[in-house]
Amino acid sequence: MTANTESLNKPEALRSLKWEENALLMLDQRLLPEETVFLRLTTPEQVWEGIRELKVRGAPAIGISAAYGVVLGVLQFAGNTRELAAEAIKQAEYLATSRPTAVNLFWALDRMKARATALAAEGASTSEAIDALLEEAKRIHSEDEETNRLIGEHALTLFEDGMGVLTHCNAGGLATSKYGTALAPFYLALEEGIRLKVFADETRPVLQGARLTAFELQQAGVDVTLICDNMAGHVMSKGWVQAVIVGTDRVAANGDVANKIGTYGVAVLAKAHNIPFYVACPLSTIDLSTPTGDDIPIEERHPDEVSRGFGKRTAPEGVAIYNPAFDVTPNELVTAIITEKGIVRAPYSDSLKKLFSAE
Ligand SMILES: CSC[C@H]1O[C@H](OP(=O)(O)O)[C@H](O)[C@@H]1O
Repeated sequence: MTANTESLNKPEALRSLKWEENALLMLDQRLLPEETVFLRLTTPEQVWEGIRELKVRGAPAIGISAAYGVVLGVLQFAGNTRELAAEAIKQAEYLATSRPTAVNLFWALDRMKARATALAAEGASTSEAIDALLEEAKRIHSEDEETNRLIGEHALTLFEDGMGVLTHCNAGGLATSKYGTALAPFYLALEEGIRLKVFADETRPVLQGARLTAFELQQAGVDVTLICDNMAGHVMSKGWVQAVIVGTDRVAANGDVANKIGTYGVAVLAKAHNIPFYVACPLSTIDLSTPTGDDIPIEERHPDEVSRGFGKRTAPEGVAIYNPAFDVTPNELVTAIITEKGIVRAPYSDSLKKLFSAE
């Protein structure tokens, strides 16, 4: 379905999403860095398409979008609250089909479904329930910002003034509500006068590193150097990189990490150069119900992303193409996982569980 949306050119700061007048304003990240265009979405179908087509992308931003998508699906609902809860659950299950790997999508939708069910059980009126579901989506959105700041603070303890740090894909403000996960320490370092030199992998085939990470860090005044993915080993061999930090779409219970395709190769190179490999994520990206990386569904995307990126054909018609959007880095290559609750290290099957215990 083509979104029936109007483009709103707004000189907004780089926020991926905004709720305004019963609509979701979604920054169309496919157009960055050349155009800043906000799409005004008013239906769950438009949100579904926005997630599927990477108009919005990044695990937390996908979850936040989907939560608002549930709200858009029930805003005009006229039945009773029990029927409303059933409709909210139906919309959530539809939005859950947009992309398979980022667990934040399912985490956020589960939160919305649970809220809708609880509202029906509490005997709320339909209008009270709709307002409460919107409040829940807004809470998911606002909590993410504070979470990312905490991740940034913990991550910054691992970096020293003058360090070179390499990152892959985009785990910045554009992948979340603000700050990002892997990029959060770079923003806080700037605030605290700590000089970090960032190497951003361009991240083929969709170029989130070139189009988004280099763009948002440059806009913020962070010292960022864009490199092709195949240069990561070279800059490490030159001694220019003292740490790697990346985001993630799902961490399995044993600490295996699914992230943008190419991350596994960066982790192997980091190991070969004795460089620490850090993964930054909120607890909502840690999925204790997924035992290992082998159990994480890996999205395969359209071959045109590889052969006709941005409309220019760069491979022969009809050639076989394999286009997995993610890969899995085994936990043995992960030096530490940085969360809003602190930094955890191996053995991850124990340390990750402790993050969710009461204390
Ligand atoms: C903070 S989550 C960012 C995460 O999401 C990206 O994938 P995509 O752009 O396809 O949504 C990539 O894996 C990033 O590390």
